Amino acid sequence: MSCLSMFEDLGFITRWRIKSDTLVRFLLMVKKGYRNPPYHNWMHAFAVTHFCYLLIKNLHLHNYLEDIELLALFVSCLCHDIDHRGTTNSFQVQSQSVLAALYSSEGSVMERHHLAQSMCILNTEGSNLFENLSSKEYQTVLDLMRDIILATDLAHHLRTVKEQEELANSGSYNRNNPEHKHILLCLLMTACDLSDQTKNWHNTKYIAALVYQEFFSQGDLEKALGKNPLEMMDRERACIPELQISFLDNIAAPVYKILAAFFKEAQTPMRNVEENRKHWVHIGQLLKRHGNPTQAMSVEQI
Ligand SMILES: Cc1nc2ccc(C(=O)N[C@]34C[C@H]5C[C@H](C[C@H](C5)C3)C4)cc2n2c(-c3ccccc3Cl)nnc12
Ligand SMILES: [Mg+2]
Ligand SMILES: [Zn+2]
Repeated sequence: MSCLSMFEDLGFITRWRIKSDTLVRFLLMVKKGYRNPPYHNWMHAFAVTHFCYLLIKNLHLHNYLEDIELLALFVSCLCHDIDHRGTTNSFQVQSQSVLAALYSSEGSVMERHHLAQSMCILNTEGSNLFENLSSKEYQTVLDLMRDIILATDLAHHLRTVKEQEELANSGSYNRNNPEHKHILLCLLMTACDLSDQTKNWHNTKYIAALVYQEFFSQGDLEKALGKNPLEMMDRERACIPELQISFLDNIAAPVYKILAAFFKEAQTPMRNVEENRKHWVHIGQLLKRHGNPTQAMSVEQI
């Protein structure tokens, strides 16, 4: 229901002549397309989509992007992690999964699968959200969804964050420049994907517990496969406060700093990430004082 009202409130239903039964079927198919790992489930997809709705409303994105680009961004948020198994791209390759067999030559294995699943839903009679778009619009929105969903691979993000920063600091964003719009869309998608870090500490702490439940389960699987997991996947070695401080410093905080450089209305999310970092520093100190510094903190203890 909340997704329906967001589509309605954003004016997408009239603008793109979306039939309500098609929209309902599409939303139900997307929701059903998510599995139930601790973090990468429908709740994550909804939270990401809702943040996108807030960005569109509060950053007045229609002044920066075309209508069809906003539609593609919003629908990509809904679909961007569909059929996630709670394991990473490198785990697909390590475990020689079917998805790795399909996509490992191109990289971004999981993201290509999320895209493929989304295309299947759109190609299914009765749930094709874009059925009333012109063929040119149809091709454009699918091309945009491809770029946007593939941009959710953090390894891809880390390769493009420099140009996002340069564009933001140049102050010369030009909405008629396709490259500028592509760079902005990728930044916005990552900002939505990481948006749990921009909310209150209670939420941030809870989300970290879910993410590390996924990571540690993967680490257990990797050990069972005789592989050595990354420290952040290893429940024996991981120190969550330390790992989260470096995730915020190296990945999350820069995203919202750049977003705030583009949009003056985006100060709050950036400040909240800084606030959450302080909480992790405090937790880290408590852990040092009351437990041995290398003692892995159980997710329940967070
Ligand atoms: C709270 C929180 N912590 C997170 C800590 C770490 C990582 C993470 O993927 N790190 C990297 C670190 C280097 C360079 C690249 C590729 C790999 C090697 C793995 C990234 C993600 C985290 N993350 C996400 C998230 C966002 C998008 C996709 C998947 C996930 Cl899990 N959403 N929330 C969180
Ligand atoms: Mg993803
Ligand atoms: Zn995601």
